[in-house]
Amino acid sequence: MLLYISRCCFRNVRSTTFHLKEIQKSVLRMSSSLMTTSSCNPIAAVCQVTSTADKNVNFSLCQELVQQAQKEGACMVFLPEAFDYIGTNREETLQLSETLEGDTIQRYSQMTRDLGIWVSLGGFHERGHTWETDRRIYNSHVIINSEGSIMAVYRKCHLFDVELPEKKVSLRESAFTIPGPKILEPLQSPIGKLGLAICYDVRFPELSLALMRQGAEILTYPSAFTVATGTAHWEVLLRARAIETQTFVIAAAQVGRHNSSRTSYGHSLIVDPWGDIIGRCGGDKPGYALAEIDLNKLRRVRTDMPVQKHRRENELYLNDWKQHL
Ligand SMILES: O=C(O)CNC(=O)[C@H](CS)NC(=O)CCC(=O)C(=O)O
Repeated sequence: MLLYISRCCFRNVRSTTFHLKEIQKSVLRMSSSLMTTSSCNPIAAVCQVTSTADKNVNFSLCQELVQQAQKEGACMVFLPEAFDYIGTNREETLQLSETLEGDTIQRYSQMTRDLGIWVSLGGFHERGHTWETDRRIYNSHVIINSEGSIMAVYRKCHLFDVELPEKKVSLRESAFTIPGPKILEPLQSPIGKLGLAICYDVRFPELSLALMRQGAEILTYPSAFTVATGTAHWEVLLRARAIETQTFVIAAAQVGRHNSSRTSYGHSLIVDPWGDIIGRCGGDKPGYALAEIDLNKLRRVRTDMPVQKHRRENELYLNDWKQHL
């Protein structure tokens, strides 16, 4: 398989010396179970891939990227929504789905154990408990730690049912997906406290605010944005979520042509709490970008401009806005 690995942008990566990297690698070799939050430089890798309906090919591409990123010092790697596959039609999408106990998650579990890193699997087509009766799936963001254990499963709450005739966009996610019932409390990872969301969720700032209030230091939006909506909104939405919540934002994206009727925008991003882009991929091919998640930066931004303390929503408008709709 022809692999294009582009190490897109490389700004703000901590300048780890060769010596430090070697020490880190030998620690990994000794035992992945020794990996603790403190033994790992907080380097995140945001990936982008072009999933098709071939699950094995998709897995190989993701594996290649994760391995490369880990070699370059990443301790957590982020894969996009539909990292497992993108079906050509509804029936195929449903047919290819698996449970969390299936082959796909098993293979990723093994991978994280072998490499001693954490992964974010941005959108797994998950057969729910009611599959036998309703043949519906969840769009699930699964976090696996360096010991191969599932640490969290967030099921996408906002489904993308959108018709934009002028832009030739027509997708009805609810035709095969059950909306998730709840948001998850942010979880500790080697790079900071992660708030989990998926793709279209980025358009709902109340979700990002809720996650930030529960302690999120990093918001994650693994995505498969359409080219039309991505061109218009992608970067603006992600930077706005980072700026208003003063958190890091990591958004792994699908990129390029998946099949004759579907193409994705790409441009995977890592944004810091000031809104600066510190890691970026292009819009044409698979690859990854690395960035340091420096939580001191987050503290500085929040101290210097205490936006969260300045909120007056209870007093001004919280119980009032619906009557104006
Ligand atoms: O279909 C699958 O297999 C995986 N799921 C997706 O790709 C989802 C639902 S169709 N895509 C989006 O939410 C795009 C959102 C978007 O483009 C926007 O908000 O502008």
